[in-house]
Amino acid sequence: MKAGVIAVQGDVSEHAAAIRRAGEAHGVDVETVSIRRSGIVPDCDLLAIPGGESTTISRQVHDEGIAPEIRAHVEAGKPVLATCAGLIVLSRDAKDDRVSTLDLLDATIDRNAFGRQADSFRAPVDVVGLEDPFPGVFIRAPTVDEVGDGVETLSTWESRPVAVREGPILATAFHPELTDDVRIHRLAFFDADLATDADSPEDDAGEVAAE
Ligand SMILES: NC(=O)CC[C@H](N)C(=O)O
Repeated sequence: MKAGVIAVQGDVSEHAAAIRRAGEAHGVDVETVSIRRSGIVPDCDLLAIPGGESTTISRQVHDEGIAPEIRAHVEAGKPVLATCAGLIVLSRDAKDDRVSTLDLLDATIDRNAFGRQADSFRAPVDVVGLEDPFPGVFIRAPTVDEVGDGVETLSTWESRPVAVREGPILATAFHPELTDDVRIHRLAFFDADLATDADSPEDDAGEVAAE
């Protein structure tokens, strides 16, 4: 299986490592590839769009001709995990002219919603589909403002959606790739039902891989 990580900017290697570990947990051998130009996404089964700066990422995916390929990937029903800036880039509207969003996720976004007083913080968040809270790492994080009917909210923080799912897209305002916990990558890419899984992520990954 081939997984592409949009590598314009941001925490690319962390996503690649998390995807490989998530694959291992499901007995799937995943090859990861960094994407900086067009022509690679069509060969990918899975796609991650990392955090970083959504202005830069959105500009580059358009300039490099990657944007229509991401659209085709989603329209083909292939999984995408988008984190933080990735969430902003996929949204319908980031309410900021500097971000040319792809309008693949029926949601509007508040960029930097948590404001300067709390640019970054960690907090455990409950996520639909996970038994135990997920260690949320929020870095100048956005929140989801309005969502369309087809969007499921998987997690909220202070009453605001911070993880959503629509079709093949799972998008988070926080950064699962910056933790050792690969449950979000497993949910996004391997359609795992981890809701009844009470083990710690590490133990859990080891056990499943050993089966
Ligand atoms: N950690 C992040 O990805 C921050 C995203 C940033 N707030 C933006 O608008 O692009």
